[in-house]
Amino acid sequence: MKVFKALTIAGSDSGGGAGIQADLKTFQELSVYGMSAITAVTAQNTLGVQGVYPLDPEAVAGQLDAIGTDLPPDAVKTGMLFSGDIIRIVAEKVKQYEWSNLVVDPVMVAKGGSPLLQEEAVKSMTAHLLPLALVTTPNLPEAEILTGLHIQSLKEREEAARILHAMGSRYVVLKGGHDPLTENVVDLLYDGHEFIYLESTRIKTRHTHGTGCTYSAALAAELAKGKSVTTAVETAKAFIQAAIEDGLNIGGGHGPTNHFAYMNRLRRFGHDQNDQ
Ligand SMILES: Nc1ncnc2c1ncn2[C@@H]1O[C@H](COP(=O)(O)OP(=O)(O)OP(=O)(O)O)[C@@H](O)[C@H]1O
Ligand SMILES: Cc1ncc(CO)c(N)n1
Repeated sequence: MKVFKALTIAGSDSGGGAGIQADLKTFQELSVYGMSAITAVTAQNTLGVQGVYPLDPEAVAGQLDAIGTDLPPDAVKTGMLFSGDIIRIVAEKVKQYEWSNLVVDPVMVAKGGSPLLQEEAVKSMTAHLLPLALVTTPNLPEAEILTGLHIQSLKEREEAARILHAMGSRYVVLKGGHDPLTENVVDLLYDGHEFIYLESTRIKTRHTHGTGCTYSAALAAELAKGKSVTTAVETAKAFIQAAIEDGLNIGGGHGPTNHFAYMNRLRRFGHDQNDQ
């Protein structure tokens, strides 16, 4: 049996709901062997981020070399990268090892507002990493910072997606979780030719810690299995919808999404997603 491998390059969330921990749980649920390169350690729980401890860029490079020389991943995702220096090292290693199935989740701030990316690193993200991305998955505030646009209408979302595509990302998923105005959550997928809208019911819950990480990890896992971007985006959307619906009421603040929910439902309906 072929073993599909996915790598997450991201920060550690001690509370286990976002970052590396969310990514590895998601890979595992989707039957993909998970590997990690940690960029920063955060002291974090459902109440917020209490500390951020970035790793030396050399430590990030060392982890990527260890993986690149022995365990070539079938897909790679990036999450919290924290600094321009780390972004440059990651971009260099992605090129060196020719990791073409790259999902860039341009993480900037945690839900409570704590910065997870230094302001001056945004330029490195657009200059060095987006041109290497197969897919980038910004939320609305991240898309505004990356493009400089103020995004309100659907037309402006399409314009932002066009700009991100022109920056080099072959596909763009503009996530709509942060849009306070719409009853449904609308994500926009753009491949450089057409716009596909993925709409789902907005779940009213405060247990949304780690939604973005879990979503991009599910996308990377499906790409690792050889799925097309469109199919991988659809599965990732179903995965996150189930994970938010069954969100976990643990801790005193924003609880994490439920990484078991999607596969539990499929098992209940008597088929394994990996048979499809
Ligand atoms: N309340 C909700 N109900 C249904 N789907 C949601 C909800 N909130 C987010 N999503 C979905 O979850 C995915 C992640 O979107 P979101 O905009 O929350 O990402 P994010 O802001 O990057 O997450 P994070 O804050 O964890 O970094 C998207 O597919 C989005 O449509
Ligand atoms: C480590 C980490 N990465 C990403 C996010 C964004 O949800 C977070 N809160 N923590």
